Amino acid sequence: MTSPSPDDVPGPLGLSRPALVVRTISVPAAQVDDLLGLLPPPADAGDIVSWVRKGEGLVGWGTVTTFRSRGSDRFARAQEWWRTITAEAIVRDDVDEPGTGPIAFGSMAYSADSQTESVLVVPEVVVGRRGGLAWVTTTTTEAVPAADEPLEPQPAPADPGVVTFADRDLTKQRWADAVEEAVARINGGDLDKVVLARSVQATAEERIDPRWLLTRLTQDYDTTWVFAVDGLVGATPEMLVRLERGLVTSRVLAGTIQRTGDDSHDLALAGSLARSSKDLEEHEYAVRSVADALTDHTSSINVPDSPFVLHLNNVMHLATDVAGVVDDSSTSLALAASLHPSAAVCGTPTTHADRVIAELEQMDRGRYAGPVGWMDASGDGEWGIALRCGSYDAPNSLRLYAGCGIVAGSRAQDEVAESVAKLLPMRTALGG
Ligand SMILES: C=C(O[C@@H]1C=C(C(=O)O)C=C[C@H]1O)C(=O)O
Repeated sequence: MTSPSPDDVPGPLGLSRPALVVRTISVPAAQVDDLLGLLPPPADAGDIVSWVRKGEGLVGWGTVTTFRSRGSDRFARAQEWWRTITAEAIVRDDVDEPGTGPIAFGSMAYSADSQTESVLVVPEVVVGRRGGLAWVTTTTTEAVPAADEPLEPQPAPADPGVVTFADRDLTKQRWADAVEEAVARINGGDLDKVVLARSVQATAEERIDPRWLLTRLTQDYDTTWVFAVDGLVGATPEMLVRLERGLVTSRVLAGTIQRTGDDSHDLALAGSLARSSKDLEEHEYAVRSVADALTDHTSSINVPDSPFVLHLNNVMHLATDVAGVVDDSSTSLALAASLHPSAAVCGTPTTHADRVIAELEQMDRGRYAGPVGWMDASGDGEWGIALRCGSYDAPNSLRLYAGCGIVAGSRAQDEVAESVAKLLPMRTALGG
């Protein structure tokens, strides 16, 4: 006979695993003015979670339980795990808003073939802020709820010292060759669009406190979602899917131009981006892939005719906000699974583009370009695409990623420059 695994040991309520005991209380919004400032210094980068934009969102710390999965059913297994533990949970929720009560943060691997695990984490403490509302959720596996968590500003993160950067899987030149090869295949009629990414290793003198990165990312890129889940940290401008009480929205980005820092010149560049047939084509593939995937789950869907230009500090993107009313019981994670990978990070047609990516990039994307975000017990949640990010592989080192959509009109050197611009948020946050 084998001894029972920790999961089989009966919990205090006689269930096969200890039930989650979850309590959400309302707190004065003034107490959570600075969400990121409440994060305690983590022993490990994976000990904190963040999903913050313009001072609103969610932060959390401590880990009550984690689920990890790999392969083509990674989304379905994560979904099933969450459904089971939330069905068993004992909940007292005084706020009852999206993001209150039981909550999991997640980060899913880009590829079914990835060696990297997808993960859902349930933190011990989550602090949320939205509009005038603020709340604290504590989760335990004890039969009694945790004591109220005092919310106090925490010591500031330390500087990681000098950071060095080095091309990782492919050198810039080899990556430029891969872009040229992709353009040749597109011109040969093999496929319409493919997104190719490259990676850079960042190594610091001292350990890199993820709060150091989050604080700086939020200052410089306040229109992005600044995230941290299980050691994946970044600032994404792209919302793959938000589900709130039956309304689904998605912000699709594709088509990029670098900013110069000169406002009037940048305005002229924004105009040329909005008229660029190469960028409009690249954008249209991405919007189509999202709209097609959402159509299967919605009774009505609104897709604007033309994109707007989203201004970030480093780049400008063509952007389209798609919205719809969900007419099935899909959770936000299930919707993310059906939208992933969109043509913003993969290409058109999807299966062919995925094969070209595996062949030409010569790296495992890990959780880069996969869905990252959170979900509550009702299935409402927000899942961005993990872009402008890095993944810890040691306390003082991260692997950074950036990718570019390649279409018939793409030029390798322009794409290299675009990837450099997309690496800038993480490089600057690191202090490079
Ligand atoms: C792939 C990335 O970004 C994606 C690709 C874009 C493009 O090619 O224009 C724009 C936004 C994102 O959808 C990245 O930042 O790594």
